Amino acid sequence: MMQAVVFDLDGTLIDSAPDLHAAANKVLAAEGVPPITFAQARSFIGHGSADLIRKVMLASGLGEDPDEHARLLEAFMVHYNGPPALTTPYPGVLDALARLEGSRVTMGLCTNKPGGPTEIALRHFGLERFMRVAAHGDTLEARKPDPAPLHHVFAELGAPGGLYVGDSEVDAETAERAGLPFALYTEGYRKTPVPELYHTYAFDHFDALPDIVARHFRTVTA
Ligand SMILES: O=C(O)COP(=O)(O)O
Ligand SMILES: [Mg+2]
Repeated sequence: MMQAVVFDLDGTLIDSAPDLHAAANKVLAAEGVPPITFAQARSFIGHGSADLIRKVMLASGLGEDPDEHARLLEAFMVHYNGPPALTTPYPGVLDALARLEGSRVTMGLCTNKPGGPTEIALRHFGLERFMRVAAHGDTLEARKPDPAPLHHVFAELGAPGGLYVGDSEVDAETAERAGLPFALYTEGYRKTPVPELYHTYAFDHFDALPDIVARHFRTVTA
């Protein structure tokens, strides 16, 4: 049986909040608007860049006008498009993925982040080579927490299902709606206490993930 594991990106494999925060504040600075705090930016991550800019506008008293939103989103994408300067992979991520690959686990990515910065980040951090399939925020019309993108990635991997790994309320809801087991990385951007989030497994360091995956697939094939 194929062992397929699909990962979320922001808050799960990479800590991208510092770059998202910086890019959002560049947009605001160009408008002559005071910066938002890091905690605000971090709390706005999860539903993709268009939603992040919508929340930045609301928090900064810039309203909800769709044309203004389109203009500021375009400006944001210009700033959030270079090599990630402040982003880092979470501790142990690369080792864990290498160990999973060594145990013949097939891996994919399912993020709400737009395609351009997703590809840049995957390449920059050497994550690309592990991901057989990578769906981003614009791959389908639907985005997480709609389960469609997650089903799409497992289907493209040729797996009937598998384990989804993510960090946030959005990921937990996606997995639950998809009817799939979920490993929650507790050190990402979630705001809800762990016991209140749907999850099958929870872990706070990637060193623990290969054993969780091995145990999971032993259980489902037993
Ligand atoms: O960019 C976002 O808002 C969320 O991205 P993620 O789906 O990889 O967490
Ligand atoms: Mg995430």
